[in-house]
Amino acid sequence: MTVHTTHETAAPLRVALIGLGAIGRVIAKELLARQGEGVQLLGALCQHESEGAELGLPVVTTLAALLALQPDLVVEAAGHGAVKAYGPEVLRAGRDLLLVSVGVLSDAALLAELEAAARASGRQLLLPSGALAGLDYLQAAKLAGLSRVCLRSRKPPLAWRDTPAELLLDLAKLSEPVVFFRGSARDAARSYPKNANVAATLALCTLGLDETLVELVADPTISGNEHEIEASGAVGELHLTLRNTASPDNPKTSLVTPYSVMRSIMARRAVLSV
Ligand SMILES: NC(=O)C1=CN([C@@H]2O[C@H](COP(=O)(O)OP(=O)(O)OC[C@H]3O[C@@H](n4cnc5c(N)ncnc54)[C@H](OP(=O)(O)O)[C@@H]3O)[C@@H](O)[C@H]2O)C=CC1
Ligand SMILES: O=C([O-])CC(=O)C(=O)O
Repeated sequence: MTVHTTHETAAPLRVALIGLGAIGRVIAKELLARQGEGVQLLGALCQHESEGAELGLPVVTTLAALLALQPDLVVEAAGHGAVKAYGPEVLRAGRDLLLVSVGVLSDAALLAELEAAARASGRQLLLPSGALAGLDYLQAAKLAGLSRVCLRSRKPPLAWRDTPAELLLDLAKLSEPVVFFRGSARDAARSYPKNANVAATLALCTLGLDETLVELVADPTISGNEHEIEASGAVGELHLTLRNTASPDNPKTSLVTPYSVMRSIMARRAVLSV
């Protein structure tokens, strides 16, 4: 629970965004609507300067220009490539970094580089719950000992277009759900960078990228994105099913994702935060 009463005396949190796609655009609109509530959106790093025009948001096209805006927090919502290109430099420059594209942390060398950069500058690498839920319980359960954690992600065929699933299935002709991937969270996140970030988030909160099990399902009977978590350990069991509405702008992405980022951002200035 985060109660969005902010510390009026604290300086507003200065936020900069990377990416103005399905997720970044919602975050930008929400932040712009909440200026004065302890947060201030400074601008966004995009591939084209014209992208922020409709929002009235300053857009820059280089990381140096984004860092020159002096953000406290940089929020990435642009994909694995952007994290590789900019992530370590953001932390080295002494800014906190919130990653939406969590699956890129399946690259062990990049994760080590980001952690080293955060340690050296005394800043934080932050991960939102994204399209998932239950991570608070699971992190508590991990302290007592977890024995098994599985994620099953179901999405409609449309959401698996332009992914390796197309080599395994005829997506246009599916008439029933098909499990086309079974493996580790690391392999899922690496092979499906726009669809299985949740696998990495769950794994990093629980048994790790190699021990957390993942199934990916193409399901022609659903319209949104569904995630089922099953976990067991010393404190009990968790069975959780999420039936997420898809973003109207990107069928791969659950609509809740940018709001989970908003929750994480607002929590940094909240008086009461859980
Ligand atoms: N943690 C989670 O639960 C979830 C994480 N995700 C992750 O979030 C990412 C974004 O999702 P979504 O917004 O739906 O995707 P979109 O494709 O709608 O938007 C991505 C945006 O980032 C831009 N972009 C790409 N590379 C760069 C770059 N180097 N610098 C600046 N901008 C860049 C793209 O521009 P252009 O189109 O011009 O290339 C596009 O506008 C996904 O790739 C996925 O990795 C998604 C869903 C859930
Ligand atoms: O938004 C979702 O449902 C999950 C997703 O795309 C991801 O984790 O990459």
